[in-house]
Amino acid sequence: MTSTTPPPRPAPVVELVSAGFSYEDGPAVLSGVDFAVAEGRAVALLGRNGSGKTTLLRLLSGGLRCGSGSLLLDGAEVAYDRKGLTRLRTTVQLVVQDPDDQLFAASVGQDVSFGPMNLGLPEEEVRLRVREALEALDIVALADRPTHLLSYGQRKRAAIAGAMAMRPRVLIMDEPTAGLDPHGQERLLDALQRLREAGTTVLMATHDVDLALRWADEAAVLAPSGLRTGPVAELLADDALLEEARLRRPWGTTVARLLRTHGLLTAGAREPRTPEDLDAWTGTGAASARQGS
Ligand SMILES: Nc1ncnc2c1ncn2[C@@H]1O[C@H](COP(=O)(O)OP(=O)(O)OP(=O)(O)O)[C@@H](O)[C@H]1O
Repeated sequence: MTSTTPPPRPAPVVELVSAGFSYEDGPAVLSGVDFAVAEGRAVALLGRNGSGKTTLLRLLSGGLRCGSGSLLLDGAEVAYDRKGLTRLRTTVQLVVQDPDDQLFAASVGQDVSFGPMNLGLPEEEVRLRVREALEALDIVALADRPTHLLSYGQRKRAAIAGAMAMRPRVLIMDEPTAGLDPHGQERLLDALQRLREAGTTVLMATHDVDLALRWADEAAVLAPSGLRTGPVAELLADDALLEEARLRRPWGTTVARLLRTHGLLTAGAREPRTPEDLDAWTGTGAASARQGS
């Protein structure tokens, strides 16, 4: 007889335990937050404006220090001293929301190579990483361009390439697709898929519920009643949670619900999460043609 026990959840790489944080003289932005990011997972962080997503990402990457509770890396508490923070920052890379807060070198190529060079890697390895990162984001042609002359979407892709070139174990991104055109978004998702195949853990804050359902394994929703975590399809089908967090129901969840209502999706069958999934499922090109029209 075969066992139906699900595989054990991988161990957390980074974890907040009962974490709280307030900005100076401000009310608590986060309190009593328990949040573990398991190795190799793709996690979407969702929540309304001001719910604390950026703050949470900064706590996980060491840019902000927990006011209460603790941050663990591989199960050990991070000491906010030089050694502890260096270890954290070589494991976890944060791509901030605004690329202008991240880019600083004269050209895209120099910016992307800065991190790997700082790690003391041999020149050949730095060149390889830079080329791979630029190719992954489809910005090879921008390598010699001054960063300040790029468009917002180009700067955003350059900032993401810089973090990827570090080959962190955990890549954290704050709204990485905001401002990217459809091609840029697809290239980013392709690059994230490759990172995932290489075992990288990725956490992304986003307002795009369709993207979250399509891309993530797990979701973390910052709602007024607290942080809820779980499988992405389950959380994004919870109407009460969506309403509380002021999130829209994803397209795929609505379609799956309709198919179920009409007896077309049997229990345990994989739900279509994108128009392309639905096309594959129905054997027509209708859904993606309609979406694209
Ligand atoms: N540097 C700061 N000083 C004081 N308060 C801040 C600071 N940064 C953020 N806040 C406050 O902390 C709260 C959470 O902000 P945060 O940026 O983490 O939210 P968010 O969920 O990322 O929002 P958004 O979806 O708009 O990006 C907000 O009320 C915000 O006004």
